[in-house]
Amino acid sequence: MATTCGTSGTKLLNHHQKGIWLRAQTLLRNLKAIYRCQPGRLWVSFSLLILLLVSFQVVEKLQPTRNCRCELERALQQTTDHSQESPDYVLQTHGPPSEDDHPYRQRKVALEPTLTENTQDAFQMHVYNGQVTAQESIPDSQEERWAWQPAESSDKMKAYLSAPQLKSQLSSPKKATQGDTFPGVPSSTTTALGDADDGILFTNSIAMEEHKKITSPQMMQVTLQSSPQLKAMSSPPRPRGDSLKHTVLDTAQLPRADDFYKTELERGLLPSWTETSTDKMALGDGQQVEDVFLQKTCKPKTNIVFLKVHKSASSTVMNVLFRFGEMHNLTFAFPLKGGHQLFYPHHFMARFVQKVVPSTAVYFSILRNPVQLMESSFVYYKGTSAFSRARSLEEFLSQPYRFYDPAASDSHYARNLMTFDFGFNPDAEVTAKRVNLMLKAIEASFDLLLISEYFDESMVLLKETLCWDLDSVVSFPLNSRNSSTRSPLSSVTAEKIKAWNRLDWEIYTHFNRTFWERIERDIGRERMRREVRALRQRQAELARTCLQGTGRVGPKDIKDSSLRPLQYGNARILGYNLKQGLDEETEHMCRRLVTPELQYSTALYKKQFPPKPPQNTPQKPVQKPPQVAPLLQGVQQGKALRYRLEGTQH
Ligand SMILES: Nc1ncnc2c1ncn2[C@@H]1O[C@H](COP(=O)(O)OS(=O)(=O)O)[C@@H](OP(=O)(O)O)[C@H]1O
Repeated sequence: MATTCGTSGTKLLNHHQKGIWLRAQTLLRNLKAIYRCQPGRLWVSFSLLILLLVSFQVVEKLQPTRNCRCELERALQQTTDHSQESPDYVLQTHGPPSEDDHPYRQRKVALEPTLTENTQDAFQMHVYNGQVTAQESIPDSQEERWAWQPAESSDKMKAYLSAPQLKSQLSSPKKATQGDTFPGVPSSTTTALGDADDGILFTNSIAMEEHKKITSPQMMQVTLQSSPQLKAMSSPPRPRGDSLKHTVLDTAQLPRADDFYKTELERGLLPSWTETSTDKMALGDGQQVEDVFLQKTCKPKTNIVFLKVHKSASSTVMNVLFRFGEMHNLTFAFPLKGGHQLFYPHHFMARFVQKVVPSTAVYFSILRNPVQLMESSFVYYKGTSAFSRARSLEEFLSQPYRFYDPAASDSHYARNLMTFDFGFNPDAEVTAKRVNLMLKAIEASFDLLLISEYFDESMVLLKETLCWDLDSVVSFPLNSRNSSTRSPLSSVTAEKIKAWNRLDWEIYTHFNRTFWERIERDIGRERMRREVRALRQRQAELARTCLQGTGRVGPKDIKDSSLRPLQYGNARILGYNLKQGLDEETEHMCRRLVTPELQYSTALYKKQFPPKPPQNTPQKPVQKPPQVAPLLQGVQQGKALRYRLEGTQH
């Protein structure tokens, strides 16, 4: 009743309410008087406008933050200097030109498809104020491999960002200029995101590697795999011999594996796997080794998107994916006509991938310490415009802008290569906000970030995430340089590399930390130690079974030319010789393990897309496709992808 409008309502009001009512009427009369004159009307309109704006602000503040993928995607698009085009362009255009001139843009901000209103958690950031630096020694011994420990977090501070905030904070990127200093950037951030779900019908893996004719040997490729059935992978035989040796890098204040494994803190297993027993197994030399038997309670994931980050052991990861896909008869998404790149180094279009990959796909990538990454890329990309005139990495770093032109089309090889591969502007001004948002975006997009320095731990984590078995992630290191093309770096040079690649450094230190946190959380130290040991044993066994001599050999010593890796820049890339006299099945298995990436992807492409028969051959009558069971739907989608790729690119 009290809400009644009009004068009659006043009869029912008490004395206090009457006073208010009278005051309101007076105010209204005054407003009317003001409104009658021109300046008064202007004043009222202006006041109403202000009121409206303030209301919007208040309403926006009261809204729960939402992870709108489109907003985030747009926000991230603005972190590059190449973002003028609408992402839809790629999907809608009918006839994009060739790979070389089409401005495809990379942006994979797929974001978990399952994220809904609750995904404001994705923007909940724990900002660590602790300082993180690295040491640059490169230990080779087995013990030193474990000489890392997870960095201690300190002074956590929570920050919540809404999508519009993300957007505004990522806009207007500035180019770094000579003599730029880097303002205090929090050393890292962490965010908890949900794990990918399973129940995937087919595999998609996306990999990028550029393969530029003169300036760059790299390629970018997208593979989509389709899996009607999953076969158990046979365990390799167990021959004798020394275990494979990997070069593992060390960093003083970065996570140290030995300390990580020291305590018996084991917080639990991944729900997808149950450890049922451990067994002692005698090797021929009497050595007792522990083998871990795991009973699978999950379904292997076969929808996978892998973002290739250059010079980060990505070729080895690709080999793992290729073998798994081939063995399980999955479908790969390749560039049309068997190329190796999808418009790299133009930015990759997230939506392009998302069109052909189920939303349940697991997205993962791999990172490397930027110090070693740059030492590697300086040799490998020596022909690029920034590096070609510098006599040494030290000379380049002493005056980078003498050699480095941010506008050059191949400049990304020389600075923040990881940042670039993730789709961000490598020359952006380094601010705490930008770094945080970049990390958030990567976390929102990727289910898993591996660390190449801890390749074995990474493989264990990968097989856990994908619910694969240990044999599926055994590999030999590919694309390694020989020692004569490696240069030891002084600590001064290492510091310069970190400063020059500050965005990469932030990405690396952050995900290095979350990598170990995840291991501790999902696997536990003891179990990780056992799994890594088992993995190395398998690698050693395979090396003894498959390889001639002690392992890697220089390019000139590779007898089978089809196993010779691409030689590029000043790098001498090592390869392998297979043992003679292997039986057919073993030879096939071993050959796949050491086949370089380019040769392997070409072979898979040919297998997947056999050449069309000559036109005058009578065509078989087209049969109506049978009704497909759910597991076969992936194959159907795989074919759809092929048509789509063809339709999109020509
Ligand atoms: N298993 C494993 N563990 C650790 N490190 C490894 C492994 N496999 C390859 N590598 C090293 O990764 C470097 C090559 O990286 P990519 O394959 O990504 O290079 S490329 O971008 O495809 O050219 C290359 O580094 P450099 O030798 O320093 O150049 C490889 O030695």
